[in-house]
Formats: sequence, C-alpha cells, structure tokens
Amino acid sequence: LSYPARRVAIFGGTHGNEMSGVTLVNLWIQNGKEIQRKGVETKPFITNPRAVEKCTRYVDTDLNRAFTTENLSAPSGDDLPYEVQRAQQINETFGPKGSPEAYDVIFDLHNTTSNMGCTLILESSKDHFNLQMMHYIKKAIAPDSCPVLLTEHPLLKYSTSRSVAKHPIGLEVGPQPQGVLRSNIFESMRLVLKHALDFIELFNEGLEFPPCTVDVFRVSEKMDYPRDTNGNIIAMVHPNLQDCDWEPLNPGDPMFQTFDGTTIRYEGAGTVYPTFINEAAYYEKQQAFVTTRRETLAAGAIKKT
Ligand SMILES: CC(=O)N[C@@H](CC(=O)O)C(=O)O
Ligand SMILES: [Zn+2]
Repeated sequence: LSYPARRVAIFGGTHGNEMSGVTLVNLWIQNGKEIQRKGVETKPFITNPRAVEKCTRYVDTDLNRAFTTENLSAPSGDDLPYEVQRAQQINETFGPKGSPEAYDVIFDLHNTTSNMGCTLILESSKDHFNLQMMHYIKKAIAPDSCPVLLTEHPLLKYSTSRSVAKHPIGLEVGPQPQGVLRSNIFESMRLVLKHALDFIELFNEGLEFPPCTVDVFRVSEKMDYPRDTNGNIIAMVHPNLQDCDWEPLNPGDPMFQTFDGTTIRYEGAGTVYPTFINEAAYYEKQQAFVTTRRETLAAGAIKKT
C-alpha cells in the first residue's frame, strides 16, 4: 500500500439505538475540530437517520446486512425497503464498493450489550493497512486491551455499511444497553478513534510502519440458544459464561442454563473464545454468541510514497 488515506468517514447510527456512535457523530457534525488531522478529510455521517429518530436498530431491515451486490445493483425506487434505499445512497456517496473512487477508510461505530470491551472489527486478514492501524491502536491503548475480531468467514461474513470503503473498520464497544449512554463506553470509543486518526495522520506524513504481527480472534461458529419445536428459547446463557467474552470456553464447560436449572455444556472439540455473548440484537438472528479461535496475523511494512 502506498497511496495516502485522504478520505475518511466516521459512521454512527448504522443501528439507531447504539448511542455512543450516534452521539459522537452528532457532536462532530456540530464541531469537527476533534477529528481533524493534517492531510486528512474526515466526514462524520449518520447512516440510518430514521432508525436514530425512532431509537431502534432499524426500520425495515438491518442496514448492516444490506450492502450486498444484489441490493446495491437493484433498480432504485420508493418501493424498496428504507435501509436498501439508504444503502444505495451511502454506496453512491462513499463507494462505489470495490471501486477506486471509494473512500479510503470508514470507521463504523457500534455498541453491544455484551461485555466485549473495546473491540476492533477487521473484515480481511490481508488488509495490511488495517492490521498496521490495529497494531498501533493496541500499543497506544495498553495496558488496556483492545481485542480484534476477524469476521472473515465463508458463511458468517455479512455485508456491512463500512464495506463500501477500501479499508473498513468496525468499532464495537460494550457493555451498554440499547438506547443508553454510558460515559465509560462513550469515552473509550472516543479514545480509540483518536488513536486511529493519529495513525492515519502519521501514515500520510510518510512515516514507515515496519512489519508486525497482530493477535486476532477469528469468527468460527454461531451458537443459537436451545429452543423448543415452536422456536421458543428454553435456556439462558449460563452464569459462568455471562459477561465472559474473550475468555476460554473448554469442552465440558457450562454454556446454557434451562429454566429448571439444568446446565447445558459446551461439546466442541477444543478451546474457543466466545464473544457477543447474550447480545440483545442477536435474539432475532438466532445467535446466543459466536465462538472464535485465536490466530496471529502478519502485517507487511507500509509507507506512503
Ligand atoms: C451488536 C451489533 O450491532 N454488532 C454489529 C457488528 C458489526 O458491525 O460487524 C452487527 O451485528 O452489525
Ligand atoms: Zn450495531
């Protein structure tokens, strides 16, 4: 990678009830000083204003699943679901997805009800620019931790709002209830973004970033709640697992607890690292948590020429 990262966007309100991103982006739309950096043009943008207005995840369909080639190439019209129309507009403004005209970097700000801390979401293990950025952020934020979730997976990957950019980065901070602002969550999101923008400024100034490695958690499997034949949930996340995002789950460890107190154990083959444990928005997606596996990725040197 050698071109500068001149065009950067910060998305908030991709989910209208995730309040840190909505609030930060609205703040920066009013006064962008905090996100200005030398040699970078940073645009704060509310992606789903109708969902923000109603303080709901979405109006018709999940915007963060809507950026499929099918949706983006569909003939536009008022009859399309609101979020599909929105995806087409966002793709025009910040994409087109996969084209040289696309924005260089998009940060997409999310909150989770899970105890994930300040998580960076990476979509491609081959994105050396993002790997270098994440390495920089991890170092800057230490001794606090900043796990990287790699969503690259043949079946579980989804078409995000940020995916219209050349370098898409998700920022997922929790725990924070839907529709609620918590100062600690808000401030840690703000701090990660500060380091991210500092990195882009340094890169554009011509600083060379030498080869490095980044520890990531690669999405492995989606786990649903136990359900009856009508699809109703018959067990909850086990208290031993609740809030234990990123901690090892071994075969035989408690996973769910039925309403009469029976423990359901993890029966997988080896150690996994669950995350998005008991995320409120994922009940409708039949997902209690995802398992991940640890991996170390190598990032090549990068320097602007
Ligand atoms: C809780 C939540 O909304 N998480 C995001 C994760 C992401 O942005 O990749 C989503 O499901 O779209
Ligand atoms: Zn979200």
